Amino acid sequence: MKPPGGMLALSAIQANTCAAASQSALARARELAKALPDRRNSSATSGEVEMAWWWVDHDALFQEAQEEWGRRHEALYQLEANEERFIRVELREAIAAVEAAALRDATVDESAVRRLLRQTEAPGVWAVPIFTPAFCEMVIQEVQHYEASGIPLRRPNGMNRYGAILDQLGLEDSMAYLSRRYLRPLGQLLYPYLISTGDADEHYAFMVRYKLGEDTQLAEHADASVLTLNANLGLPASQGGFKGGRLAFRGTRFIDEAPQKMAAAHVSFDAMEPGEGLLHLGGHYHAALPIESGERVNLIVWLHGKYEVVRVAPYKQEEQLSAKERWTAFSRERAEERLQQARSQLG
Ligand SMILES: O=C(O)CCC(=O)C(=O)O
Ligand SMILES: [Fe+2]
Repeated sequence: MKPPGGMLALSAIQANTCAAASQSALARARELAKALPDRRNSSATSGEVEMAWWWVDHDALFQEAQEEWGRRHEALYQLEANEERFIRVELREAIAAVEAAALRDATVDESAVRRLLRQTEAPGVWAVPIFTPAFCEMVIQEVQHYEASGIPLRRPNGMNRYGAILDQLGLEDSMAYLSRRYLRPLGQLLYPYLISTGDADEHYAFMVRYKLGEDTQLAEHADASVLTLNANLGLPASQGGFKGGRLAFRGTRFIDEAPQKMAAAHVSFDAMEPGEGLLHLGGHYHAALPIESGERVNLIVWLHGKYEVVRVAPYKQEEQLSAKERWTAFSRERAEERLQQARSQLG
């Protein structure tokens, strides 16, 4: 931020302001970090409103500070250009093939994609191999690198206190690509009665961390999303990683009659590979049970419509998307964006 106006008629107060402004953005961000309350004292519910304006007011400064500090893994910020390193080959190939078929053929066979989706112990919750081990490791390191800068890091959501909002780190474009090319059509395939055109176009991506002495569990809730990806980034117990931290799923809001009274079905994260993720409806009630040892780190993406609208009314059969529609949407949007870019370059 630069002081407005010329430098000729500086009053003493302006001179002080100038001295503060001449400090580097990183130094100013670190100074501001002192105003933050201790995370251990912050609330485990409704935390999204904590100092909300403070974060908005200083957003530009924190970005400038991050530019000074630098990134650790530049490739993470360009997921599209690096997806061979980051997205599991089986998923990439299956999706590229179904997209090509959808552009070419009248009817589309989705069975190769369906074969990658594993029904879990919880009805309606599916496991999918999504990220490579390198991606998992690099995301964890990237957040650690940001934390080491001393730049204030906003809590990931209203309930989790430890972790990071990935957009704050600058991963917005990467997460948008992941969401639009992969997660949105997968959600439309699994839950066509709730996810159609426009219902899952935007994302909110964050990382959560559990360990003894920090957050160890998460109370039951439904997400502010129509579709949620919850991917395991940590090593499973069999490889010396964390133990515990199962997810307990019950019913789904507005779909089941008494969703929170339904019996819980458990999904064990500590048996999942790093990079394997769960897909579930945002309205599916879930809780994270206590971690027993180690550190559990998850990457979570919430998808919703424009203005954060979350679809809750089921679509009738005849309103639901066809396979051809869901697998061509991304390339149609791409073509449209390119056209607009070309037009704006022409003036
Ligand atoms: O810890 C988990 O795996 C679940 C986290 C979660 O449900 C959330 O952040 O919304
Ligand atoms: Fe959640």
